[in-house]
Amino acid sequence: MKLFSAEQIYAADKFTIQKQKIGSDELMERAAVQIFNWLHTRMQGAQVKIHLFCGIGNNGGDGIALARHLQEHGYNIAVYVVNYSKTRSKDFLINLERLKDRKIWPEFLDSDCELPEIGKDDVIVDAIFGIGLNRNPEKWVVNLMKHLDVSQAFVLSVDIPSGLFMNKPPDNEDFVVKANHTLSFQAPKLVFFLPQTGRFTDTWEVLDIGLDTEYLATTKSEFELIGKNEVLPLYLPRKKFSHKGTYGHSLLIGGSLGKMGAVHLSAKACLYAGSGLVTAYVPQCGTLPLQTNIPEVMVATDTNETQISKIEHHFEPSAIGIGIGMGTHDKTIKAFSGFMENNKVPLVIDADGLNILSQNKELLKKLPAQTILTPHPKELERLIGKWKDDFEKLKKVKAFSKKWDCIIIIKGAHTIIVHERMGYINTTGNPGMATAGSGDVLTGIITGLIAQGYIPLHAAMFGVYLHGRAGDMAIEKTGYQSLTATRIIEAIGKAYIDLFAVPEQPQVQEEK
Ligand SMILES: NC(=O)C1=CN([C@@H]2O[C@H](COP(=O)(O)OP(=O)(O)OC[C@H]3O[C@@H](n4cnc5c(N)ncnc54)[C@H](OP(=O)(O)O)[C@@H]3O)[C@@H](O)[C@H]2O)[C@@H](O)CC1
Ligand SMILES: Nc1ncnc2c1ncn2[C@@H]1O[C@H](COP(=O)(O)OP(=O)(O)O)[C@@H](O)[C@H]1O
Ligand SMILES: [K+]
Repeated sequence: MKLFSAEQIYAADKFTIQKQKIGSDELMERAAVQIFNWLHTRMQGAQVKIHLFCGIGNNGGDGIALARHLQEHGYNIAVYVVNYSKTRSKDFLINLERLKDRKIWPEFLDSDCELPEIGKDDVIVDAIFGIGLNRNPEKWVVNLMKHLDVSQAFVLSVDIPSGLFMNKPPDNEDFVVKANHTLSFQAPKLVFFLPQTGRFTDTWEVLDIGLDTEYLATTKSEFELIGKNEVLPLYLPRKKFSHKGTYGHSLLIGGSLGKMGAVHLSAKACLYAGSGLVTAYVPQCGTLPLQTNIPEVMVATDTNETQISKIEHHFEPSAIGIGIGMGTHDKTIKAFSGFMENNKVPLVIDADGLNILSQNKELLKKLPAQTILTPHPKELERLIGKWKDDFEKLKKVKAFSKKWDCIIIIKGAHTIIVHERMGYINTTGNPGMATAGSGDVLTGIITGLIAQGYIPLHAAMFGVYLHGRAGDMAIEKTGYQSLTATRIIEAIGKAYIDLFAVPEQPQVQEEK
């Protein structure tokens, strides 16, 4: 699913209005009816007080139109116009007239008004600002936002929590309404997925307001969401007359005394993701535990007892994952540099591999084309330097990806896979995965996918989705707190099966 910029959404509006030969107020009406249906399905006429706070632009117009539908269905409403400007949008005014025709007179709020009383069991509809916000809200509007927050009432935001810009973080978190839920038109907004801005709405949903499908399909966006629909076409099926050689030989290089578990987890995840053969290359102290714990994995050893000191392998791997638990000992840095000089095999670099790369930037020139880097935020900072905010971070990562012809997986609550000008945002995973070793599992999965023949970008997208989905399936048994990296690995199989699960159909009662 594509994520559009504000400009693209305005253009889609314009295009739709022309093509469908409708007025812009018709689009606003569709938006309002959709929100009304959403609320009506849940509230079923309940006489809970609904406070609608409406700005004077089109977001406010949506709120005013919604108020009319709620009133027509007998809901208990109070309508306020947040009068932050004298320039009101045309469709706001049309809907204000329609409301007045029904004898509903909103209360106008401005800088010296008294703020309305709101009960904690009431509902707030936040239609103050939409995607047209272009400067910080004034102080009295910020006070109103605070007032909404302290009321503890349920806040439903229209399109986007008011006060959120589409392309930068707010200057102050008080400048944004804190939404419990957001109903966003046609497509989710990028800001829902970034750490700095995503926390302003607990949950979100998209409402289809019938913008032109051709326009949406042909317009290129810079970000896309990755869900089941996006990864299913990437899936490579297992063939009947195949053998383990068909599915590649993965090599995982890493480990050091005290951090052998990382390789263990990666190698196991790599097998569970479907790699035909897996070899782990570790210092000598890793041999016994690895051989004992995962008999399916072959082990090749360094000459050094506790650290990797020279990387040598005597077979042609299909894919290599390097860096997990490897440490940054001088000998290891030397071994890593030597390896990078000669390696041509598709590569996934994680953890200490990234740290060494950050300290030895000349090695970036040696990256095989389309190498996958999997940094968590700290590792990313070491690699690309500090950033001012999440938006600048994305810009810098895109430039880095283009410059070094690599794919960067920015790990987090919504992991983002960056490939040149595109960012693919993952929708699976949960906070239970903030646990030791879960990144090592991801490295193993992606290496195993490349070994099986997935091109690196597809391996990154499919792997990140599968990893998160496995985490989601595992917590059904473990809960968030008890989820461990091992349990994520054990759920990889279920996550594969789930790709093909048919959604449950609602039961229809047959007539007798
Ligand atoms: N296809 C869709 O998705 C559809 C979307 N629709 C809805 O339209 C919404 C976008 O509406 P919008 O363009 O009128 O902008 P909105 O956010 O209401 O702001 C209003 C105006 O306020 C101003 N302003 C800005 N910042 C300010 C500030 N800090 N303090 C004071 N004033 C400030 C600024 O005007 P300015 O003063 O700069 O001239 C701005 O234009 C969208 O979110 C959705 O709800 C549907 O109706 C139909 C289909
Ligand atoms: N709150 C969260 N929601 C979803 N996924 C998360 C969350 N926190 C962490 N993860 C995922 O868990 C993994 C953690 O990786 P990393 O920090 O490298 O762990 P480690 O170094 O212990 O292996 C990443 O894939 C990340 O996307
Ligand atoms: K809003």
